[in-house]
Amino acid sequence: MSSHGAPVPMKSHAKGPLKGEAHVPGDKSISHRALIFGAMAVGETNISGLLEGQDVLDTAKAMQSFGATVENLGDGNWRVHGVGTGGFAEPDHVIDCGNSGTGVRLIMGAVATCPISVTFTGDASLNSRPMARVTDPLALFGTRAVGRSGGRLPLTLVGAENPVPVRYETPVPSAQVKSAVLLAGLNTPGETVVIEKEATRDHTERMLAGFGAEISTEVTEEGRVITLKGQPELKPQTIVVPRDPSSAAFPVCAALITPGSDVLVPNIGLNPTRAGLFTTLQEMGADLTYENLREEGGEPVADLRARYSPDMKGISVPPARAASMIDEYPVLSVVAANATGRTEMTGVKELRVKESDRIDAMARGLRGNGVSVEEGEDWWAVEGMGPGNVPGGFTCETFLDHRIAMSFMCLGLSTKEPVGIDDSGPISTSFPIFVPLMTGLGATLETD
Ligand SMILES: O=C(O)C1=C[C@@H](OP(=O)(O)O)[C@@H](O)[C@H](O)C1
Ligand SMILES: C=C(OP(=O)(O)O)C(=O)O
Repeated sequence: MSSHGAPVPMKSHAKGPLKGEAHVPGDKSISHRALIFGAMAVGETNISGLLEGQDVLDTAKAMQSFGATVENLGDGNWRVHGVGTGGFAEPDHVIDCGNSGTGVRLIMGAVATCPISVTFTGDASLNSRPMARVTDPLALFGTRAVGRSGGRLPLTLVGAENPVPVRYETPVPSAQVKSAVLLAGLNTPGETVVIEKEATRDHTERMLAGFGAEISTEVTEEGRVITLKGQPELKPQTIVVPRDPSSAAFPVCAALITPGSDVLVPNIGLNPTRAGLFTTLQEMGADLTYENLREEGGEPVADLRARYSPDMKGISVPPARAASMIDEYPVLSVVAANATGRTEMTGVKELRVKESDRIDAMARGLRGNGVSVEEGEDWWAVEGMGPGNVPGGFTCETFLDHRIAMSFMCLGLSTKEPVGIDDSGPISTSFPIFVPLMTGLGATLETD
């Protein structure tokens, strides 16, 4: 079932090459944070290039429920009038975060140290994802969580009245957990410290510094030690959201496996905590180049050019790179199926707790389309069949997962027979213009 209506099956076919420019939407991680931090600042934050995907729209609605004013000015421009850290009012209704792990986990952090009670829910996918990874550290501040067994949504958070600062080492590599703890630390006196062994995306640290918080990161033997001074007055900002490298991954990978393709994907943020897929593709021998490499807002940005690459080889992706490409393994496995030799992906058990169990979802669909996949709890491996040799002809289950849906639509551009998906609805959570963008490049994507 689609999260927002009846399922919409879709098929993709190999046709001509993909050609042209792909202007992908704004970064999802940064869009959520722009709205939440804007709502916690005092005054008016202006955002341009906001991703208007369903996940982010659900976060915008939540911010309004807590008393912030959120205005859509059109063309990706939004204005948020914030209420200050600790200024959130108790909503009189349940907060529905839809399909979004980032939305619900960051918002739980933001309300955890406000003296209010809030009940959270989501769609069937979100309600099956683990939340104890956030409610456990929030309990250290004095926040109570009352919910279903196994730490699942729906759950109610009872905010700490007199929060105490915490020092917390994240047990899993997760920017959402790190961010939830830091957000709770904002409305807490004293210093909150988060330690992460493996670097995860650092948008919260960078953006909170931009909003005027005192936050520092020290790289030690323990890992990255992030220290936040509580109770700052966050200053409103003007935020230009960069384009999303996780969305860029789809036209890039589609071009690499579709004969004759040459696609330019302009203005993509290459923050090292996000760019692991592109390094991996280059190691496989992809014809993927960075043009016009520059710095914008303190971050590396480039135009990505991807051309058809029939000579790609399977590789072992180092586990240390996993966090920097965690959302990109599904589409990498599609490229791997078109490469020569085996691609091994290890240190990836977090893939099992995303919108779906992404190893299982991709393995089922790839196998159905004629590709051999092996898997264990923390790893999987795809036997490449060489360019254009995947048979196809199978309809894949997408399990309410946008990245699974888009990955299989890319696969179908390279297979002998069309590839189907049971539901394209979830694509709108992160990439609402995926279908027109891909068809504009020359792809054939058809609903029944
Ligand atoms: O903080 C974020 O914006 C995100 C963190 C990652 O999740 P985890 O923190 O669960 O790894 C990622 O998968 C998600 O798409 C966005
Ligand atoms: C895992 C993802 O998102 P979230 O955790 O926010 O649902 C994703 O976008 O791939």
